[in-house]
Amino acid sequence: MSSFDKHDLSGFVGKHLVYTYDNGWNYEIYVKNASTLDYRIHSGIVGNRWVKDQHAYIVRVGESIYKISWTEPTGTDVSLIVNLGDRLFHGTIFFPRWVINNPEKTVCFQNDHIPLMESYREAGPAYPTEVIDEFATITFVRDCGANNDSVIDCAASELPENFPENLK
Ligand SMILES: C=Cc1ccc(O)cc1
Repeated sequence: MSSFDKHDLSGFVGKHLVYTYDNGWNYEIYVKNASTLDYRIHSGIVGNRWVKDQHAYIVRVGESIYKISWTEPTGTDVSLIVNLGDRLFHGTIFFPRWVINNPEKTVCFQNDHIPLMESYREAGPAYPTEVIDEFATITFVRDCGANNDSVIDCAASELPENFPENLK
């Protein structure tokens, strides 16, 4: 029996995190509610892509350790471990082959292009999947409350140069 309530996501919902993967890719997520996240990609092969209201499976697996998993309209699957206590993060991204071949096709505000992303997913090729399995360092954390649409509301390229210091 665990010493924490695995159904209690109150220590995670509302968290806004910026983190850098060990491969240099800089990402940002906002845990909007118990089953939804927004994210923005700052750098990496799909830098400048951003997404709101992605449905996700969010679970608590430790005192301050959470796991978020989802599948995207592009066919990309993602699973993240967020260890808030140790500021440690691990992400596994399963990219379909077509994203690796043409990452620029996914660089957009996805919400405006869902049927297009689904058509790319159907056209493929899906395989071989490219697995990115990386630790990341959390560089910024704050609480923004649940369902706050102002946290992620533009592309990374539109942010002030001193982001995220401008939020402190
Ligand atoms: C493909 C999306 C995605 C979003 C956040 C993250 O850390 C990894 C992948």
